Amino acid sequence: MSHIDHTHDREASSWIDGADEHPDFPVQNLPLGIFSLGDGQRRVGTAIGDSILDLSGLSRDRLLPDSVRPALETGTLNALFALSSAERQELRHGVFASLTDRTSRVALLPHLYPSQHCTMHLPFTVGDYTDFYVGIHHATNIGRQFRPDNPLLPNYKYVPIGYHGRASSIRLSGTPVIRPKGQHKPSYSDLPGYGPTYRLDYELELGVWIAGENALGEPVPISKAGSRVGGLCLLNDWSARDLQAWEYQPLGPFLAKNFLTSVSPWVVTAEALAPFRIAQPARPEDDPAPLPYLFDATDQAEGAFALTLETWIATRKMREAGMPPHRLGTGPATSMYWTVAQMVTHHTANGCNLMPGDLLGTGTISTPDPSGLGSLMELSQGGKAPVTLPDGEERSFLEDGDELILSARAVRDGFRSIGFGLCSGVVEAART
Ligand SMILES: O=C(O)/C=C/C(=O)CC(=O)CC(=O)O
Ligand SMILES: [Ca+2]
Ligand SMILES: [Mg+2]
Repeated sequence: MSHIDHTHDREASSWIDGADEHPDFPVQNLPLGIFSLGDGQRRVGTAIGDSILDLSGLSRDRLLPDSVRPALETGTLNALFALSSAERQELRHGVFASLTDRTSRVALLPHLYPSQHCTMHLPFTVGDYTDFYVGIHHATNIGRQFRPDNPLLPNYKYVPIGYHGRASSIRLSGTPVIRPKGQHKPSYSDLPGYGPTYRLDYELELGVWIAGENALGEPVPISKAGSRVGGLCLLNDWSARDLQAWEYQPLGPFLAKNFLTSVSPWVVTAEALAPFRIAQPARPEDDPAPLPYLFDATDQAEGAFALTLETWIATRKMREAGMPPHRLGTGPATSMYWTVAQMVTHHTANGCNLMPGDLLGTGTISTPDPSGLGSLMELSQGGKAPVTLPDGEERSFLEDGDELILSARAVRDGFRSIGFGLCSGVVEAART
């Protein structure tokens, strides 16, 4: 499944100033995204250091493989991720060659733009979005708050639990988070009311961008599911906990979560992540083995990712006082009870067709201890233990003016680490 090649060589060096030292975007990464300049025309780009290389423009100049040219002309990544992984690998190799070979410099310079002059856009036209629940510590922590006697339901260790989310409200990092209104029923009241949520929360998740297509009626076997993972991003599944607690039974999340889902702009490709595949942590001895359709030895051997995730907050007061964001948590992404391949296979097990540019959320990823909890509801224990910030403010849930930032890095001995960029949003007051 994963192919490590010369594009992952940690000594590889780009002629772009500062790229070799860049924390997120050295030449070993080459994430894909959609950007525009003053003319508004959407182009496929890759981040390299503090610059963006216009792959659509390079392709028009016949400087990239012919096989990807039509896909680079469409203004989204859907067509590129409808191609095979081998074709995207060919594109990666072409871009890597140009950025490491100084003799390409003159030909490339007209297609290179400072990132701060570019506007990023949603990378795909997202047809469908599904949110899973594979972070087992989050599922246990939050389940305990919603169902004290029954935190982890008996299906959890057999079924990668998920629900269909909403594609129309997926937005790029930086989109303001308008405090949603809805129905909530406080514990002191017998009747629900309608108004702005008073328990606005974030959820730290990885987004999985789907590549390729399976025909309706044709499940994706677990041995082939890895090839349907085009790349990863950061995903914040903003959640209104009071709305959620009132509405979620019996059909699961609805308006508590579909008012906005934020994603980071860059798709860190499956090809770039190849060196960072690690074994899926072994299940505790008493847990059931996955049913055979969800089990594949290769997937178990390399189905997890060596990623470090971080969550940061900057309140309006902190920003006004010139204070840097405060880190709420950090931890590895290894608390996922199911692999992304198992998520894909389960999603298609009934013949459901996944399409290029469909988005899967992993579910909130929390560490077993308090160092890397993926939501404020866990950090503040549902409001019982507010978090104290460096300027003395306290938070049980998000307040208007709060900025919440997610970040991720892939780190492994012997390899150049690569980053995901950021996924952020500032909370705005509810609309009157
Ligand atoms: O009812 C519950 O146990 C909780 C469900 C969720 O919060 C759904 C969700 O978004 C799952 C996740 O992000 O892990
Ligand atoms: Ca979620
Ligand atoms: Mg959402």
